[in-house]
Amino acid sequence: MVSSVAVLTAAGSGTRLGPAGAGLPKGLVPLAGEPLVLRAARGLAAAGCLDGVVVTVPAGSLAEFRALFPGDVVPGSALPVAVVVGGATRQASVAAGLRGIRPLLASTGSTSESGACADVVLVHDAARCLTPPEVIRAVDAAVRAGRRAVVPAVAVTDTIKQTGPTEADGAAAVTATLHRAALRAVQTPQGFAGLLLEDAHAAGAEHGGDEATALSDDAGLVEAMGEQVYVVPGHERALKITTPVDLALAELLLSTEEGA
Ligand SMILES: Nc1ccn([C@@H]2O[C@H](COP(=O)(O)OP(=O)(O)OP(=O)(O)O)[C@@H](O)[C@H]2O)c(=O)n1
Ligand SMILES: C[C@](O)(CO)[C@H](O)COP(=O)(O)O
Repeated sequence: MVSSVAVLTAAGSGTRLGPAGAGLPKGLVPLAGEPLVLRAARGLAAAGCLDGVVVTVPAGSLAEFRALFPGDVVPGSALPVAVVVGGATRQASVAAGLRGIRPLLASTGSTSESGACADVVLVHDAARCLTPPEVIRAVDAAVRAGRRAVVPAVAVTDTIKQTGPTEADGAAAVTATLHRAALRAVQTPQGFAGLLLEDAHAAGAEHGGDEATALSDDAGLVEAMGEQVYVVPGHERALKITTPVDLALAELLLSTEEGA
């Protein structure tokens, strides 16, 4: 049987949350009382298409993150979880998560038909903890159906301009206005054939994978190999909680829904 495993990235520090992050690693920051990483893991479990989740966390907070997953499952489900230490960049954290998949599947008796760590790997941000389960299922299904690299995305509503360097007075020259109809804002989970993602990360590591060279998403690594990436519809609820405004918006979304 085809196996699907998620790498849930939660090893970031949440610098851009500032004081709203209460000095916690972002994955542990509560949203309506529940840490972002736990909310994101519950969303993955609710999708019902996964065989396991590998969560990447900061080295200094391993015990706090592990305590959120008693019995090594997503609470309220039987979905197996492994918590591993991530890296200095998101790319390095995903690579660490990939290394955690084989031991997790071995411990549950699941296998991969393709010889990869898992046949399908979904890479998901804990920071996108409100992603609807149907988006997760749609990405997984598209990879199972034969698209080897699939990202959810939404149309952009701002006009996007390319600029040159910021000058001494704080202004930057516009160098181009991009054609908006063709632009998409990319979300997670991003889904891949496991063999392809393992190859893409191996190639990415050869180019450094450090602060200077790491790419901000996994599809970028796959594109760099010349592979075609496909887009499926994302969702506005899959917003990335990055700044205090994002956190406030997510709180508002949840309280509005609870009141409805
Ligand atoms: N070294 C890193 C950096 C980021 N991430 C994860 O990648 C996702 C997207 O990153 P981002 O939203 O930028 O989170 P942070 O790095 O925590 O944010 P900041 O840049 O504000 O510190 C998050 O779920 C984050 O935990 C990770 O696993 N390892
Ligand atoms: C993967 C991602 O969420 C897709 O939009 C995004 O690239 C992460 O970027 P960040 O700078 O690490 O938050």
